Amino acid sequence: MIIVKSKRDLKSLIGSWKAKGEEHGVVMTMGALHEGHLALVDAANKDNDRVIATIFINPRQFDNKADLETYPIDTNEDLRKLKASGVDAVYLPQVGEIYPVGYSTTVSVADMQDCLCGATRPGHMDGVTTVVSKLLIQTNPDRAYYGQKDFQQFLLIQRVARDLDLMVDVIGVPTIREEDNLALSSRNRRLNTEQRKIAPTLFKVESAIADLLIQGEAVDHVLEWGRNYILEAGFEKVDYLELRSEENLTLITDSSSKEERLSSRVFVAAWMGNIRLIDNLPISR
Ligand SMILES: Nc1ncnc2c1ncn2[C@@H]1O[C@H](COP(=O)(O)OP(=O)(O)OP(=O)(O)O)[C@@H](O)[C@H]1O
Ligand SMILES: CC(C)(CO)[C@@H](O)C(=O)[O-]
Ligand code: BAL
Repeated sequence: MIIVKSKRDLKSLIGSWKAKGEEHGVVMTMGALHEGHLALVDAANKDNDRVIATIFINPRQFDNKADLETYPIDTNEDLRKLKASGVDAVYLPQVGEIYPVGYSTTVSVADMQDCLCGATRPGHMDGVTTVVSKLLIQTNPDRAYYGQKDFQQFLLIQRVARDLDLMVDVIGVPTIREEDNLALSSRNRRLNTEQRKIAPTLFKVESAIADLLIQGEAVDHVLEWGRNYILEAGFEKVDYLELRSEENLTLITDSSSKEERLSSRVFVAAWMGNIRLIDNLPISR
């Protein structure tokens, strides 16, 4: 496995793959890798001749200084896992490689931003679409893989690739979960024993909401029940618990058609202490 730290070395590595007619996929991460990331690598391994992973904690997407400062870092272990998963190369840029002095361009999608994490984490989505655009240009892949756990992020990246003609297939990989259905996340490492027990409540509520909607219960009613259940279980704050379309994140309400309700997703973000967890689930599974 080749480790690349500069965009110059990256360009010559990618050039050598292209010269041989080899297709490559990219898996972008912020490190502290778990089985969710490795599912993206597995998907990329299946579709491509070569796979490159990136590890870069992007300061521009953190709307909260403490969150950035406490973001888990475990690079040696990450490299071991990537090698064992059959990744060909890892790009490990320093901040200056991505944002040189004087850097002043933001990539911002005008649609699908004013809701969910776009609304509750000011600047976050622009930080993501900017860094992802840079990493897509630098790694120049045939395919790029993102987790559906971060569903709004996935839709925004698809839109960037389409709007900017980046000529890359943006592929969404289903969420990998623990045995108790907690969605894997690097931030789970920060949960204490008590918080870890409470965390699967998010999935429990999402799947109950899906069942209730399928049985014909009203949207407003089940969302209110779900919000109260999450707070009573021990979460301190719910940023959102909403039903939205999978295509464009349109809000689904009691006035939406039955078909719209059943083809939507339930999205949740909630806090325990200073840890914010997110999840989402399709209503018809
Ligand atoms: N449980 C999961 N299943 C599938 N993909 C995942 C999962 N968790 C993260 N990913 C995907 O891995 C990629 C890198 O994510 P990232 O490095 O931010 O990890 P993370 O676990 O989402 O961390 P965070 O704590 O920041 O949410 C993203 O495309 C993300 O959607
Ligand atoms: C896509 C990403 C690597 C961009 O920093 C990040 O938002 C993430 O890990 O989901
Ligand atoms: N996985 C999304 C990255 C973030 O929360 O900043």
